[in-house]
Amino acid sequence: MKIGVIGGGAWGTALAQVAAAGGDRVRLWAREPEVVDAINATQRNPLFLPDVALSPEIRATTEIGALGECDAILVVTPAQHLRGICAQLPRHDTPLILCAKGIEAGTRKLMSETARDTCPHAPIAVLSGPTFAHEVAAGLPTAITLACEDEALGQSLARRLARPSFRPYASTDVIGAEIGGAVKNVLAIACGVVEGAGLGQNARASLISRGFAEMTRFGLARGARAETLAGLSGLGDLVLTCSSTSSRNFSLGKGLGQGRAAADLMADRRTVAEGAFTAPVLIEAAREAGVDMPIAEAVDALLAGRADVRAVIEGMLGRPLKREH
Ligand SMILES: NC(=O)C1=CN([C@@H]2O[C@H](COP(=O)(O)OP(=O)(O)OC[C@H]3O[C@@H](n4cnc5c(N)ncnc54)[C@H](O)[C@@H]3O)[C@@H](O)[C@H]2O)C=CC1
Ligand SMILES: O=C(CO)COP(=O)(O)O
Repeated sequence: MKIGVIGGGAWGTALAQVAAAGGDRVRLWAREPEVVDAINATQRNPLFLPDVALSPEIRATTEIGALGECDAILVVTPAQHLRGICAQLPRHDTPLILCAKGIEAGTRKLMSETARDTCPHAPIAVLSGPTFAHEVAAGLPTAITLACEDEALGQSLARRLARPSFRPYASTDVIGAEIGGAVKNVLAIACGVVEGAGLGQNARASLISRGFAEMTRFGLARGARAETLAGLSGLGDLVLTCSSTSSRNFSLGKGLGQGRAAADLMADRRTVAEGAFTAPVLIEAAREAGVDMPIAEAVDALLAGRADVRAVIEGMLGRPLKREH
């Protein structure tokens, strides 16, 4: 049994480690030759996950064709690169487990919709939940949603990836799992702003709650199930990333809240803060669906430099009073 992983960032590397811990031989495609060389020579990924000793069962490659012999592939490149990567896959019928959290700019498509465009014959699953890569790679416990419309395949993939400290819960709600992961990144930026601007713990909890209301409205409009949004891939991941500077999105927001410009914070960063790319396309998609998402709108305005922190906070607090539900 050989499992493929596409993407040698922190999360792809951590998932390769999970797969290898279950006895799978793992073929990891990474874009950076220095990552491939380091993993093969030293069992380390110094660029994206430096503190973890990796399994020797993980063999890295820059040749995507080398994943042709894998019987399932975890696709872990950032959301905006998914289409390009899927187009290069050596086979178009291998089950794909999509792990990026985002919405494609331009098309407004979820990851499963983008993958189906390029690989219409590949069975698709989505893996998403509260999973900081460094904790998973260190073997600390967590639970995660594995969503697949084909219930039998989903359960078999969940069993294949399950480890004593890594518990996939099967679901058939692919759209719900994707929307939770994509929207929480934008909301994590907002919570970072709250932290950076020193607005306090009450404000953060209020924002998580009202953000979850936005996620739910948008998700239901796009066909997600409410219980998925309230589960690991929605509320679970939202609480995680809205509470810690281990989140790249939260950290980006914290910088914005301290008054730094988005362009400066984004310049030269090697790691990805997906919420920055999702925010503009999310608000386009929300407007298209007739869904009100004021927090996501505020994050987008801050990122685009259309408003400063003070104006955004005043705007949020000055909104007309309304019913909670
Ligand atoms: N790091 C984490 O804790 C978690 C990350 N994720 C998601 O996994 C996805 C990947 O994130 P990470 O592994 O954290 O990335 P990372 O921030 O550690 O590394 C950046 C990744 O982007 C890749 N990349 C940059 N430019 C590219 C291009 N032009 N084409 C293809 N790939 C390119 C790099 O090769 C590298 O793999 C994101 O959607 C993220 O939201 C999901 C769960 C946990
Ligand atoms: O998605 C994540 C944890 O579940 C990682 O969050 P960040 O991308 O904000 O670091």
